[in-house]
Amino acid sequence: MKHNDLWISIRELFHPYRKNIWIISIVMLITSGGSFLTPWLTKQLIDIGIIKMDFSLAMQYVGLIFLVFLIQQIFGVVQFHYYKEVSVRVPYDLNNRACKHVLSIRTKFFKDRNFSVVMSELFQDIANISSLTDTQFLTSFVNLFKIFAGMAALFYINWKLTLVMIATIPIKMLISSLLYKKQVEIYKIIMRLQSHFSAWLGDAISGIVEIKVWGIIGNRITKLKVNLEESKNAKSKLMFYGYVDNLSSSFMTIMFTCALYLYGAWLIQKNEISIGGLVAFISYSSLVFEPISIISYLITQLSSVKPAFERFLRFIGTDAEIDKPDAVELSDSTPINEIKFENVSLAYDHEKALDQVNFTIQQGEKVAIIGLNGSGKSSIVNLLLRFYEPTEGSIKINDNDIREYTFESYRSVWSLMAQDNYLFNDTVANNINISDELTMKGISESCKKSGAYSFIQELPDKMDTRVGYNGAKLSGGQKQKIALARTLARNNTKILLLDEATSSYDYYSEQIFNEELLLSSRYTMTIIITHRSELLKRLDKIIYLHGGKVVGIGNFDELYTSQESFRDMITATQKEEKQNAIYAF
Ligand SMILES: Nc1ncnc2c1ncn2[C@@H]1O[C@H](COP(=O)(O)OP(=O)(O)OP(=O)(O)O)[C@@H](O)[C@H]1O
Repeated sequence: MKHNDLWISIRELFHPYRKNIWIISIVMLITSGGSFLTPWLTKQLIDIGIIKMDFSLAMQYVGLIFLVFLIQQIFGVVQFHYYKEVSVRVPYDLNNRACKHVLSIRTKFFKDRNFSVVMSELFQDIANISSLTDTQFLTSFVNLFKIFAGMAALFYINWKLTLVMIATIPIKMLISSLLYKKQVEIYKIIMRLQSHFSAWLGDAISGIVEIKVWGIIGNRITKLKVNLEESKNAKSKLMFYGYVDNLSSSFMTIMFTCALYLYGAWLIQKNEISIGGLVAFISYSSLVFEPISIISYLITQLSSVKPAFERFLRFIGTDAEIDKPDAVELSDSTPINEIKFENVSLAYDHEKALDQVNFTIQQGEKVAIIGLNGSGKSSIVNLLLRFYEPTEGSIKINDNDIREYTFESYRSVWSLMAQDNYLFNDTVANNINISDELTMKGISESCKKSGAYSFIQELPDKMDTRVGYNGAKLSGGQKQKIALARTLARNNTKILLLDEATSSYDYYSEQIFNEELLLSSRYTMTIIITHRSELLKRLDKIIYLHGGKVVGIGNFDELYTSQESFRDMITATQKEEKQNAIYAF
């Protein structure tokens, strides 16, 4: 990110709060006027009130100093009120923006990333960017004003002393800008290491069973130690540069103050400045030095904000699911006559998973997609639900490319049961009724259809039993039955798509569900990914895949007679089915 782009992004971030920032700045300008008044009042107090021993004037100046302080505090309350809103709203806006993007981002983004890394990076970046809500940053131009106004006052008091002070400023600025470059580099390293740490933690939690069973705790800890060691070194380097920055500031200040006292004493002897004048000069000089230190601190702060902003904008800029400008709604009343794959290919990371796939599914058909592991079945599901887009070719509904429809209306016609289903850490009923549209009767009916009803009745709180994180408190088969009940409960859909929906079912539960499925005419089309020969025999059509290509389309008998590999696969599956039936008995 170039420096200019960073400023543009910062300006956009604070644009909604420009009114607040103006008010805060004006209030700060007024209060800093008070800061300029106080040293002058102090000078008068010393030169007239104390040295000339005029007690009544001294009282007046003390009263004025207190009044200025009081006015400053009242303005401080106004400033706090407007500052508070910016400070609270900016992280809120960033969180809101990030979370909306998480939900609209293309599904493939999360296939390559560990979710704990995404989460930790977002938290870090939002916290770093939000540190800009620091008033000092928002009102940095007030500090510039303070520097110039302070300089004018100093010149007025004594131009010779002012020149001594000005000489130190470029040295301080040069040191800060050199340190800034180093600090940006180290922040980038720290952010990368933090992401590795989050990935480690995410894998350790998700893979805890594997780590324990394989006895690789030591191995994992060794990998963590390398990361922590690098992180420790980077942080100590950062601390070192911070220390150098502070040290250089302190040196500059003390050297300047000593020079000021020595030169000031000489000027007092020569009657070129009064004692009060020297005290006022030292007070004004701190009014100039303070904003210079603040600006150099802001430069350091930008060194952590810049890489965080870069990464946040990269995340916000990742491919989201955005409807085409002329996308139309796939209305509820539109009948789905056919789905057509026309020369469809799909490549993940340049490797083709589907290659020139062609098939049509007609209204009323119940169709199976089959093939060995890795043949491309789930890739077809990914394309049908628009989680991915074809690299070549097109998928059509009633002769219209599915990309012509809005994502939401297009997906609303599908009831999908994917291979991996997520159960929310909520009750059984809420996991089925995720769109809040169902009655308890509707929930129970879909549970009966999926075969979940009987085991739910035995749960401690029946439908109100909490299932744990991703259904951790349920068995694999029970989880699948609840997920299938959820799929079957979705209202107003037209196409049922089951990807190995009953793979964890026991033999008899599966038989009962399949029988219901074959008799049901609830959906316009049913697409099933399954290897169960009993089911395949009774479906209208089978699309047989091998190595990402369609190698046969037909009913069971047609494929069985024409395709040797299909026969082999069915024979192997039938043996397994017989075994399962014996065990179930
Ligand atoms: N997100 C991905 N990124 C990269 N390659 C992928 C991705 N998903 C699948 N693949 C690859 O695409 C090919 C087809 O995978 P797909 O999941 O569609 O097969 P499948 O027929 O559903 O397999 P299975 O029966 O094992 O579920 C495989 O070679 C797989 O390695």
